Amino acid sequence: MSNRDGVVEMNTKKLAAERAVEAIEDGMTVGLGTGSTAYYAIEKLGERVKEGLNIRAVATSKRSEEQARGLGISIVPFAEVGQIDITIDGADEVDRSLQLIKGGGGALLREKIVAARSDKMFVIVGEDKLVDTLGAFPLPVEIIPFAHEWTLDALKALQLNPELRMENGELYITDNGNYIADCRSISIPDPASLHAQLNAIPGVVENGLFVDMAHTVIVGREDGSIDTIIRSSLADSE
Ligand SMILES: O=C[C@H](O)[C@H](O)[C@H](O)COP(=O)(O)O
Repeated sequence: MSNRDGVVEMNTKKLAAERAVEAIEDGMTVGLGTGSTAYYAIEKLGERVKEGLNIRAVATSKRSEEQARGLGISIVPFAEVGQIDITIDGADEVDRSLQLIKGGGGALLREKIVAARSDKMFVIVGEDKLVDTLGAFPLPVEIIPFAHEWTLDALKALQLNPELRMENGELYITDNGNYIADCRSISIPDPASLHAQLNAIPGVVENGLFVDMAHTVIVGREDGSIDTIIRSSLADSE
């Protein structure tokens, strides 16, 4: 890919996505993530299916499901899936312990449900997503519309600076019919603690912190290299 000056720019998302798809084997059940990085993974998976790879998949959003169906990837009902072998998904931030912020595209709830049912969650990112401490990216919190003002009050009481997400001048509505409160300008040194505090608030459906869920993070780098990082507690036991 070249920019306006003709300088070649590395597509770090695509690099990471295509490497992750190499791990998918015949007969697997695959979780399909959501977002611009997961898009490349689904495209590559579609190519492999056309070449004869036999898999079935579940999707974390309507967008990803439509893309997958269009490529001939078999999407199966959740009731028919016991366990997912590998879910491949993007992230908005990844810290040094491989804790994540997700949900910039609004799909955090379905993504977390699918990741929780997966033997392995492969996270695919460009190197710009790596941070020392989570929180520069606004943390999405999915809240139900009923009395959402009170839920926002509870988030404000935690000093989280919540703002309801808007899209084209309208309140953003998730695939599940909920709102997103984006919590801006915060620092999250202890993701597990904040995760527990958030999910204890009545009205919060789920939040975008994925704590101890990533099995492997695949990082595409500007120099064209790819790093594969396995969460240390899992690497020790494998
Ligand atoms: O809701 C969206 C998802 O959590 C995405 O995986 C995340 O926002 C990263 O998206 P992208 O790959 O477009 O940067």
